[in-house]
Amino acid sequence: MDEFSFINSIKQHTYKQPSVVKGIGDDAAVFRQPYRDIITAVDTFVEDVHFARTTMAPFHIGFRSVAANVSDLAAMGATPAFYLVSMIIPKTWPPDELDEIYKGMKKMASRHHMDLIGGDTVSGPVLSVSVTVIGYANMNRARYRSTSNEQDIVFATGYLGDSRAGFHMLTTPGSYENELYFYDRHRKPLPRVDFAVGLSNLKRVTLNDISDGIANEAAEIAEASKVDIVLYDEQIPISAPLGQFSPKQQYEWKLFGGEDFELVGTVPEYDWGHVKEIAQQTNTPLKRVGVVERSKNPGQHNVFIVDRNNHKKPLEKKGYTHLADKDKKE
Ligand SMILES: Nc1ncnc2c1ncn2[C@@H]1O[C@H](COP(=O)(O)OP(=O)(O)OP(=O)(O)O)[C@@H](O)[C@H]1O
Ligand SMILES: Cc1ncc(C[n+]2csc(CCOP(=O)(O)O)c2C)c(N)n1
Ligand SMILES: [Mg+2]
Ligand SMILES: [Mg+2]
Ligand SMILES: [Mg+2]
Repeated sequence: MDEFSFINSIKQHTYKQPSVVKGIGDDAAVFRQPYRDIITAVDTFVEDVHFARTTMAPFHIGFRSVAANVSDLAAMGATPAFYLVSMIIPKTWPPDELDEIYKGMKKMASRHHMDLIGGDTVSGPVLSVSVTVIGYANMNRARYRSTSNEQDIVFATGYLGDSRAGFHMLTTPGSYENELYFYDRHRKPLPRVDFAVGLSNLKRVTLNDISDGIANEAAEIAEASKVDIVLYDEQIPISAPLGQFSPKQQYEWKLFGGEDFELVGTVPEYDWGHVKEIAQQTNTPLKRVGVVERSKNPGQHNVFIVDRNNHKKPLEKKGYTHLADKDKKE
């Protein structure tokens, strides 16, 4: 299939979002917008970095690449509306597998009534999928990492470490329980859009999505808000079947595993009841996992973990790094 018939094959013939003026078919897309804030983000997925032929089928590559981006919209409290897809495709990729990637993207996108309004297609050495998402929030209701205050409650949605466990099962031969549950958590994450958008009546709530482990995402909040964050080891939510792994694996995966696309956030104590209500209404598992504190050293904003013996220690910033850290010894 040539580039043009490929584009034709992925083009939507109707659009769900009424604001579309021009979708696929010109030099760029156009949508019209009164009185709302527009939120946009892009994340890229590369073969053998974010997925491998052994960990994901083409359908999953599509599903997950859109899901991870929708998760960034959720972390902003935004309602998803559009996506654009830039693909680098090896000449060896069979067309029916490309089709499957788009089916996966469409499956995730249609959960949130999103329209595909553009993209780009080129050939290259490895498969790379770059998705740009666009969403809306009511004016001044986008959620930032920088709005935490001391005494806020720290919370997390869902169960952490499952995606890392799924990756382990897909790449390390062995006998495991609940394999399908963990595969799905790795390959078909479901971002917490309903919960995040449900919080839109709150004046102040801080959100960040967990693409790279709660330790790193909490550190981003601490830094942006100029506060310390204290997490309680025993409160970090894990699923029952994660219990089949060693305590060391559970600890590493729930804190540093990443790719769960859950949310971590903070909210003033007086709004905690409301947050719990929205979690219930949106079927979102929700756990209080810590507290925000004033930074001990001005200029240093850290995350601490309190263990079951009430021992508090700094939590390392450890996750997946794409570029080598020049300051770190190998
Ligand atoms: N190459 C780049 N050029 C311009 N801005 C960038 C680039 N890379 C990241 N950013 C910006 O840096 C900020 C943080 O991006 P980052 O990718 O770390 O967030 P994230 O998407 O939440 O994390 P993850 O990529 O792990 O899901 C965002 O504002 C993003 O737009
Ligand atoms: C084949 C394969 N190898 C390794 C991993 C693990 N992995 C890749 S990127 C990432 C963090 C988030 O990245 P980003 O910052 O780009 O969102 C993690 C934990 C995987 N999923 N598949
Ligand atoms: Mg990113
Ligand atoms: Mg994010
Ligand atoms: Mg992201």
